[in-house]
Amino acid sequence: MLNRLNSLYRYFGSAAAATMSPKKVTIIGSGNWGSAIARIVGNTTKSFPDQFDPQVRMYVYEEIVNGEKLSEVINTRHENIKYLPGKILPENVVAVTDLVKSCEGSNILIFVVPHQFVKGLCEKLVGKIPADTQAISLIKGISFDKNEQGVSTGGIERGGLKLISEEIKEILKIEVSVLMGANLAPEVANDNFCEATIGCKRKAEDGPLLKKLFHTDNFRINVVEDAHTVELCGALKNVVACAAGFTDGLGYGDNTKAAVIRLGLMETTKFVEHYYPGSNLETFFESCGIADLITTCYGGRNRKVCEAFVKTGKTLAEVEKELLNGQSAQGPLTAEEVYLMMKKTGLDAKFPLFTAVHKICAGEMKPAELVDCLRNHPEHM
Ligand SMILES: NC(=O)c1ccc[n+]([C@@H]2O[C@H](COP(=O)([O-])OP(=O)(O)OC[C@H]3O[C@@H](n4cnc5c(N)ncnc54)[C@H](O)[C@@H]3O)[C@@H](O)[C@H]2O)c1
Ligand SMILES: O=P(O)(O)OC[C@H](O)CO
Repeated sequence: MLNRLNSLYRYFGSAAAATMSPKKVTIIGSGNWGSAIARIVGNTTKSFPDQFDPQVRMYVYEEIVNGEKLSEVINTRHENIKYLPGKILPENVVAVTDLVKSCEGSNILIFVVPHQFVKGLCEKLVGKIPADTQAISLIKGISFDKNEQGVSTGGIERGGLKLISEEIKEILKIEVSVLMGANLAPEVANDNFCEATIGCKRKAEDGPLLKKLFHTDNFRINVVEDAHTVELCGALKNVVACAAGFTDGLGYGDNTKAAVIRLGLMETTKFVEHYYPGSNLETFFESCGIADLITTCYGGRNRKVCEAFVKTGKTLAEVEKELLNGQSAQGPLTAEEVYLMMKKTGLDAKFPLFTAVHKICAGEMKPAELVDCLRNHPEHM
């Protein structure tokens, strides 16, 4: 009897300790945003040692920069000289080039890579992470599989569309929240004040800890339950930013850009309502919604690349290479994915701004025709 009590005590004692023990955090990605967020998470984990293990591992896709391994520079000089030069990373952020090792025993995975790399990275992690690990995706994009119908459990035909959070969940069988907002990485790395939105389906259960991981004096977090809307706002604003870049390239001013932002917002709300019905209107007024549209359409990389595309007549790949030094503008790829998906479900005509962005990027429409598309938008009929 005594033995049985002892073993019960040991079992429940260790289970409680496991629940209470500080969470290990891994950042998967070390680009412009990955490095800016590492500055925040490196500090918050140190501030709450009872909640978080202070060592934060950061998966680095290895590359040679000026003759040195990027991971070694990060671990010795604490600076990502390629993707966030001039900003010091906290010393408890450790670069690891082996993806599986970077996630070993981790309780919280922060996904922050350009969306085209997510699937490949997740597939390498299958069976390699604890079952109770949770993830949070900071990735603004969608997943699109040409061969899939993408029919949701609610029976809505999504023509191959999946959210990045859904893709991670499907492959790794873990809970995935999202963080989106008006967050240009260089400004966040500069500690300029801004806001962000966490979308968390299990808000009561996971929200408080996730908020603790990201919330600082200059990076203010709101947590909402409407995670699908948060994520789609983040993905679709990159498409709208391309349209803003095209009108900048054409020499139009701020009134035209305001129209692009407004019509882009109308298409975004309609898109969310069609493919993920039941969103809260208030979510569009969080940082992930209108605020991110504004910041991206004025200061983002997608805008910049699309403006240069119009002004120089070079290809998008050329201007991206020339202007972004290895960083990635996600808008053109997202516009293509959204277009193919809308086409499959017969809805492309209902989203003329999204459709025009793809057609301009693909060389099927002249940038100047975008203004006709704005002029004849169904919102004016
Ligand atoms: N940069 C921003 O201001 C910002 C802000 C908010 C959200 N986001 C979103 O965060 C996500 C990541 O953006 P970012 O700015 O950190 O990245 P980035 O644009 O700086 O892209 C470069 C990253 O891609 C990695 N990479 C290149 N080839 C790879 C490969 N084959 N496999 C794996 N990784 C590879 C590089 O190592 C580097 O970490 C995107 O979805 C972006 O939309 C970016
Ligand atoms: O530079 P962009 O266009 O990728 O936008 C960056 C952020 O998403 C802005 O919130």
